[in-house]
Amino acid sequence: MAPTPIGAFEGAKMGGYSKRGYLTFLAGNGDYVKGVVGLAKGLRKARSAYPLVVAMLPDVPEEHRQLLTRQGCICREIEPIYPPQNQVQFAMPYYVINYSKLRIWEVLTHFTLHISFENILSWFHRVINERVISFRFWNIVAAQFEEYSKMVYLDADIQVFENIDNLFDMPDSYFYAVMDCFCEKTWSHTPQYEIGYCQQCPDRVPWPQSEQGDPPALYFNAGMFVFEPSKLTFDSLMNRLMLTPPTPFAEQDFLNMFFRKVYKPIPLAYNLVLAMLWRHPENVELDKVKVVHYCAAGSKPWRYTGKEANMQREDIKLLVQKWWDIYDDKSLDFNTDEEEEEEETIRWSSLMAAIPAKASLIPAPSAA
Ligand SMILES: O=c1ccn([C@@H]2O[C@H](COP(=O)(O)OP(=O)(O)O)[C@@H](O)[C@H]2O)c(=O)[nH]1
Ligand SMILES: OC[C@H]1O[C@H](O[C@@H]2[C@@H](O)[C@H](O)[C@@H](O)[C@H](O)[C@@H]2O)[C@H](O)[C@@H](O)[C@H]1O
Repeated sequence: MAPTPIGAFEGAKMGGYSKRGYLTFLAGNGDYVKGVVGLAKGLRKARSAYPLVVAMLPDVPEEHRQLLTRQGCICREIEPIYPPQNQVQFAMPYYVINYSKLRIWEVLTHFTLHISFENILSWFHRVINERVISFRFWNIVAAQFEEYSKMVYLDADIQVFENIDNLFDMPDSYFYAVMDCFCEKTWSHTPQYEIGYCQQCPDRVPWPQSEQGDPPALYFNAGMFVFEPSKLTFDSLMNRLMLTPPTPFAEQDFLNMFFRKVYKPIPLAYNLVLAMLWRHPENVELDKVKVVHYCAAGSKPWRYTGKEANMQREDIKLLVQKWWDIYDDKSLDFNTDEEEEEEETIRWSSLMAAIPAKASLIPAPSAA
């Protein structure tokens, strides 16, 4: 079997996490878990350097959790978040569960064991030179809490076809996401849809400033964004949420309102909302697209029937097949146990080989 490309999940396996990670959200016992498996394998194929964390609601069944763990994902159960009591008609009835996505701002901490190489050497030094066998395990193991300082959130109906690790290197303290499109029927409740205005082509039907005042602020699709987890931000989000009447696009509308002053648009290549293919083809260079968001009705690859509007398009059929090519690719599965053990053995033997043969060559530990 071809070795799994070095990438995020190797880091996870070694127990060493960077302070960065990809993050997705999973709710319920339905088929979105297939989306997460596909995303995990896509990130691996793109040789991403960071782990995939899955923030999941308590209703995700154990078998789905085990499936995702076997695919190298880091599963984190989160508490649901519900909007204030309301009668709003969400654009899609199930959008109410997407408010729980807001939980991801709570600092994601996990307990990791970092085995210090220096401490192992000093332990061997004492054993060989001072004939002292010290099993003070805590001497060679430093337990360390670590939190994720920057994360890239990706909906489970997204696939990453090319490496996007560069997003983590963008300047801190901003909220990065791709602009959405207002032209689909799901926007029929808005003035911009009524007018025919869309931020993707503001000159096609100009915003009637004299009658309607300023055009809507730049608005992002909340299926993919770069953010910095922070308990402070989370508390502020929750306080504001309780004061904000829900709207049709649920947490997406709320996030756009909350982050509007620090929102920075990034190129469409990082989140191709499929409707862009028929609403604004002039803005799409398909061969440059790195991330595809299967959010158009009927486009979820694992449910694709081709019956809904636009689903018989050649580009849609190609993108759905590309998703399946990754999902079905066994070489992209996370290492099996025996391969993992073999790799662990190789790692330890190369570590031991690095230790000088003679005690005298072992550097005396630096004076405390
Ligand atoms: O039953 C569901 C519905 C949604 N989701 C999560 O919520 C995200 C947003 O929902 P969806 O993708 O349906 O929204 P869209 O972008 O298609 O409007 C999904 O990608 C999943 O990550 C989920 O886990 N289970
Ligand atoms: O809960 C609101 C959702 O709003 C967004 O989905 C919409 C939005 O993109 C519209 O612009 C499209 O027309 C529509 O197809 C699509 O479903 C996010 O992708 C999703 O994660 C989630 O936040």
